[in-house]
Amino acid sequence: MATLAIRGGRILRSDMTVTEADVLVDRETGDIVELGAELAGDDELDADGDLVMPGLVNAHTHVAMTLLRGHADDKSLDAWLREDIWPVEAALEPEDIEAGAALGVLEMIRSGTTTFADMYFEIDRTADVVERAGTRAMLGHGAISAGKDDAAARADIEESVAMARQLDGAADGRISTAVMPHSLTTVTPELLELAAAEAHDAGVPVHYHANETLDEVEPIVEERGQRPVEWARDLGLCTESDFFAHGVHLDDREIDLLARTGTGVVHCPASNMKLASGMAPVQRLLDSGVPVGLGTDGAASNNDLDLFDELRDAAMLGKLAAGDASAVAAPDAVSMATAGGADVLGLNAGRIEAGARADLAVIDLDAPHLTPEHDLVSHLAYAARGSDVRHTVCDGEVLMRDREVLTLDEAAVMERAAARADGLLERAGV
Ligand SMILES: CSC[C@H]1O[C@@H](n2cnc3c(O)ncnc32)[C@H](O)[C@@H]1O
Ligand SMILES: [Zn+2]
Repeated sequence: MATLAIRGGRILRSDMTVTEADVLVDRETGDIVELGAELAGDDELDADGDLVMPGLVNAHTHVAMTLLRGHADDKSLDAWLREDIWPVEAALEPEDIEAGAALGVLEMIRSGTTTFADMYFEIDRTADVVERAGTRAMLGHGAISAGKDDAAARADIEESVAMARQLDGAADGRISTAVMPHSLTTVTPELLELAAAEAHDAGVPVHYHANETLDEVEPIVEERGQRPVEWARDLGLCTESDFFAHGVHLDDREIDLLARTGTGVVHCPASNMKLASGMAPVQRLLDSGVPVGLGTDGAASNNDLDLFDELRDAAMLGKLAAGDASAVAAPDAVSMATAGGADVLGLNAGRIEAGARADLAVIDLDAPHLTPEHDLVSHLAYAARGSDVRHTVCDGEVLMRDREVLTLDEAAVMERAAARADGLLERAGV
């Protein structure tokens, strides 16, 4: 067994207590082997004075949208997508996806995110990046019916299914997949039903956008006489493995349905604030036992992929939404960003315990904004930033050591992404 020992730090346990312990990792299986004192490994990471936490899980993003960061701001969802985003995405080339994904993955490794769930185009290119960079990802081809004839819309869903079957288990098992119809309003009911049936037949989840804006909820209620989540359930989209992004506008019956079916919700607070979509009822979801993870959404509606921002936003916005300062307390926010996201994606990760995936972020606490150390969970929720991450480990491998990313050439990734972003906007004529 080839081992890695993370030595000299304190660890964040899944019950949100912090204790002194080393972490021993099996680099071959990618699992945590043991927690304890004075553990030695073939390779070692110094965590003296640091906090070792589970790697963060970004449970909903469109990673290659880093190329559109700052391209279109200050609009609501529908206008933003139709006027600014979709016209540019129509000019995307596979090389753009690869360059944008590399930039996004670089940003996530630097800020301690070890797993992301991604809905986008040309996902074989994103898979190549994940393979090289060493992270974990759940990937899916995003299929949209809007603007397509019946045959093209069906072919799009079939591509989502085919890619999910093809890539599941890639990168030594670090890549899992889902079938990803874009949303309840942009994909036809027949194709949503087909997506669910085919996904479950392939043994993978369905992931989609739902209940993000009132403009999306109201037409469903008017046309179907049902709430969107009830309708999604009838289409087969609410099994225990399935999950959707946003869930901003949910009523009590929908929350109850999510809890009963085990359908996951990915809360994207920064995107919801920026697009003025609304405030998700996060505390009510947690109280009801709905599995909840956190996501950045794409970098064009955020505008970064630093999940520490989401952690803080989730806690702050959760209090505002509930009208209660005790809502979405620090431990709940940290859990959503780690074990919560891993549970939504069906991964044995997000927890520092023997047998779990060795996906870890080591936080350098030697900083003015993290002093004094009354409560490290409070620091993670309210004070820490992605730039406080010192080492990032995924599947037992060190991806970043002392803030140097080992698996990607940072300067080359940034240079290529900037060039592809310029070329993309030029081709799109904006
Ligand atoms: C079909 S691939 C994914 C598709 O989703 C678009 N997108 C980005 N952010 C959001 C959001 O908040 N709600 C809905 N759709 C979004 C992205 O631009 C791609 O076209
Ligand atoms: Zn999204």
